[in-house]
Amino acid sequence: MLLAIDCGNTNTVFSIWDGSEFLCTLRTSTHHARTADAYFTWYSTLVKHYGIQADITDVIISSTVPRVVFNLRVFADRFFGCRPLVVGKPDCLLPNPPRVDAGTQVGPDRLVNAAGAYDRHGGNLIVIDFGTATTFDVVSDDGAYIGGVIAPGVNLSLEALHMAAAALPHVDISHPDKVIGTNTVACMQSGVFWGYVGLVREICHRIREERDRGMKLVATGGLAPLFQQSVDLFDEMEDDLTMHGLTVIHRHNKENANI
Ligand SMILES: Nc1ncnc2c1ncn2[C@@H]1O[C@H](COP(=O)(O)OP(=O)(O)O)[C@@H](O)[C@H]1O
Ligand SMILES: CC(C)(COP(=O)(O)O)[C@@H](O)C(=O)NCCC(=O)O
Ligand SMILES: [K+]
Repeated sequence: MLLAIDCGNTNTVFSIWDGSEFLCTLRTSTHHARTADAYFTWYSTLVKHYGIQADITDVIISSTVPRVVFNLRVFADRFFGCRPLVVGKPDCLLPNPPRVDAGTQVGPDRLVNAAGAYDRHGGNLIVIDFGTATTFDVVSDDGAYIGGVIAPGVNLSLEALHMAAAALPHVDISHPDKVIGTNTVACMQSGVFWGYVGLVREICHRIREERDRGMKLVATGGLAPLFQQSVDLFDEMEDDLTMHGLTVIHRHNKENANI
């Protein structure tokens, strides 16, 4: 069985893949100082709680936080006796290598999203991931990541207002019914929510114009459901897209590399 690990800047997600379905998905905060033993204590407690017979033979990791990879490597080695595949490292093959400026270190999560989305939908896609940052990944006809857009994340934008302005409170994002807020919290939620709707529409419009073609829009990430519930923005929304991409890349390496 495969243990797929996706470390974002906010959350770290573990999913167990038995070859045909995900048996469980476990989430913790991303913390670079968490040790291999601490990962295992957390992991084994939850796996037992859910009554899952997990026989892990392989581990694949995507991490936007380079510092957490060391302890995850130790975790894979110590508890499953395996050397993990780490997306972005030279020995991890990609089904379609990215076409970007020389020397660019594309976020591994974006490469994984591109691989997962291409496997499910074919080429010509825009993938939006509403994580700590909001990323737009452009996937070409042949499935390669060919660039995109990085915008401040939804929660990051709200947090920035709170941090920079003495009179603005900490606010959670929600879908405001109206644009005109009649109190401070409603004004902030409106600015970020409707500002984001505009940001998504404008950026996708410009990407399609620049590529001179129609493109399917696939959304994922912690905050995608907030938008999907209330506005017609995406063609598809898939909360397991990054995990699916990890299984695709793992399978590709099994078939094409010596692992
Ligand atoms: N169900 C949810 N409701 C509200 N906020 C959420 C939810 N899930 C995730 N978030 C928030 O969305 C942001 C992005 O989360 P996530 O997609 O896990 O980010 P990353 O992949 O960058 O770690 C974070 O600020 C997180 O706290
Ligand atoms: C843009 C990101 C910070 C998004 O990370 P996330 O929101 O998933 O934590 C990450 O993909 C990253 O660090 N990228 C490196 C630069 C690039 O992709 O071009
Ligand atoms: K992400």
